[in-house]
Amino acid sequence: MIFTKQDSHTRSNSVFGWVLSFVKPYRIWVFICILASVLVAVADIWMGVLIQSMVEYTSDFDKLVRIALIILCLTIVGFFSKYFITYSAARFSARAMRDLKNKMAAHLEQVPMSTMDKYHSGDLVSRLTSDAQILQSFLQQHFYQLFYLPVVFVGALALLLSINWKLILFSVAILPVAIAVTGAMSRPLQTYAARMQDHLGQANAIAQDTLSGIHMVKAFRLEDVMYRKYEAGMQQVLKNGILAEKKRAFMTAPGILLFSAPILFFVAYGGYLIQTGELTLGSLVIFSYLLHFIIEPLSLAPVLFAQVQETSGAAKRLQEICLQPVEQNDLPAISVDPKAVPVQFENVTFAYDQTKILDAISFALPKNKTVALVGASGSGKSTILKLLCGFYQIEPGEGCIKVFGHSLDHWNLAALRSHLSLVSQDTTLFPVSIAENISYGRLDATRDEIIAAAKAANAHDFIMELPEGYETRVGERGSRLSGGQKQRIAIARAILKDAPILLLDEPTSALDTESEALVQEALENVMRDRTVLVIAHRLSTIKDADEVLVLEQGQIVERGTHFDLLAKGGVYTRLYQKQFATEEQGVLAAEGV
Ligand SMILES: Nc1ncnc2c1ncn2[C@@H]1O[C@H](COP(=O)(O)OP(=O)(O)OP(=O)(O)O)[C@@H](O)[C@H]1O
Repeated sequence: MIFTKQDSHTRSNSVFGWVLSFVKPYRIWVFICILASVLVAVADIWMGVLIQSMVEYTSDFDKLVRIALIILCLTIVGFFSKYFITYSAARFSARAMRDLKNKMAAHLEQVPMSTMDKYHSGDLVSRLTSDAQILQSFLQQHFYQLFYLPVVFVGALALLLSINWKLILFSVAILPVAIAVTGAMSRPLQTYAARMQDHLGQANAIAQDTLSGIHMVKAFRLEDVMYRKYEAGMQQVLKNGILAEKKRAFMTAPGILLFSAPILFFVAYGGYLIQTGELTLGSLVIFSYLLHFIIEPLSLAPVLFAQVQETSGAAKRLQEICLQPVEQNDLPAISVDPKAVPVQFENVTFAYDQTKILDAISFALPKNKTVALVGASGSGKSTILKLLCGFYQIEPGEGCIKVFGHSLDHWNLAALRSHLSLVSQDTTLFPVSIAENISYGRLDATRDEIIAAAKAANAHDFIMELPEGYETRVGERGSRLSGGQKQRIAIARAILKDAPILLLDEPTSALDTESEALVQEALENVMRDRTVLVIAHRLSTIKDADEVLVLEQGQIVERGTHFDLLAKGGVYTRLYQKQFATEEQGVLAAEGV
């Protein structure tokens, strides 16, 4: 089980190449957009030449009519080109972003849990929405400028130089200073924009936690606390947004002044050149028209540069996710020997980051046997289950987990998980119908099989009492069902999956006696004739287990049956006295013993 980079979009490590890989399939629209941008630029410059001719041929009516017709044609070409710039940019940017978001969503489902632990889901959603929006806006609204502005600039400059090089050089002499000043002033913009996005991600994470845990928020009266956290995050978003706008506004006034200076120089020096006879009035008219096409690209260059920076920041946040290695799912399927030992842990040591959680764990789970994990909270029980599911990777030399005799390193993880059924305490239901929720155990299950699984999980009766029966939608995370009902649906899903190995984290949350008995019976049904690794919280499960492993600080400190362990009078006995003795007395009392 090796986590690898295996994505066609990750061949290029540069953020530019990465974005390009999403745009590439729509290159025809990119080409149309670039072509239309160049056409608009050519039409704009050509218009200047025609204006000059008009001034020079005022006495030749025929020529004037011809020029007017060409101007009309150029206006029409300009109109359609502008239409195609907008249309093609919208087309390729929207499609590229759809692909990028789809790719990211699919990629996120494949990254290992260790990667998911590093990010908050709210932050990931923020990247998928807000950062992707920044990228799309750039492609849609500013991409064409990367082609239009240089072409129009070079065309206008060449024409102006050919008319009177002294006048143009004199007029634009101040522009390098203007570019340097506004460029330097725009630099902090990208820092503010990046901070804004970070704070937005954090605020979204808080909003998501608050809404998904709204019951707890209300029960503990945390509304104000959570609101204040969100408000503080949004305050930071606002603060950085205002700082960016302040900078932008501060840039605007000197920018306008600096970029207006060439016009002043042009009027003064151009007037002088006319007086000395070096320049005709017609040339002065075309000069004033074309000068705009020199000033505009230069004045927009720093703004465009800042936008490119901001967009590349957003693209980097998106690319960072897509560059995360994914789980190994392309290994060939392993043929399983049904006689092989289903699960073996051989000297497994594991640490999350640097903290050692499991220390040289070894045990075997034979076919159709039940091994129970018991131990204090934090002793590493859930981690054993997570490792067996391949959620985390064991470092080389830190032991080996074998499933049906094959090391997890050689398993295709999707195939591995098809042999495992996980019923965790934290029952995950999706906001779809009950039938669909159960069918996620086996997607091709028939209606009868779904109902049979629900019956075995003691869920059928309560489902039939719901207004829409199996078609009842369960709300977000099963919010319309009780704890016990949710657990029974999760058990029905596991029964339907019918995987040879069952991983069970017994529910600890207190259910009422009736519901508890129904869940317990359902669990017994799912455990029957299966190989089970169970994090046991009930004495009855522990007593029935073929082997009990007692964990303490990541080590198996005792093992044996419940009665062997009690006879030892060690860690298990102390645990039993602390956790289960009262339960046993309760049972005995109920049985009248
Ligand atoms: N994703 C994670 N990243 C870092 N540390 C973790 C992670 N998950 C668990 N831990 C830590 O690993 C230790 C063992 O956790 P684990 O969930 O395996 O314990 P447990 O025995 O199942 O506890 P409980 O009975 O309370 O569920 C704990 O100290 C916990 O804080």
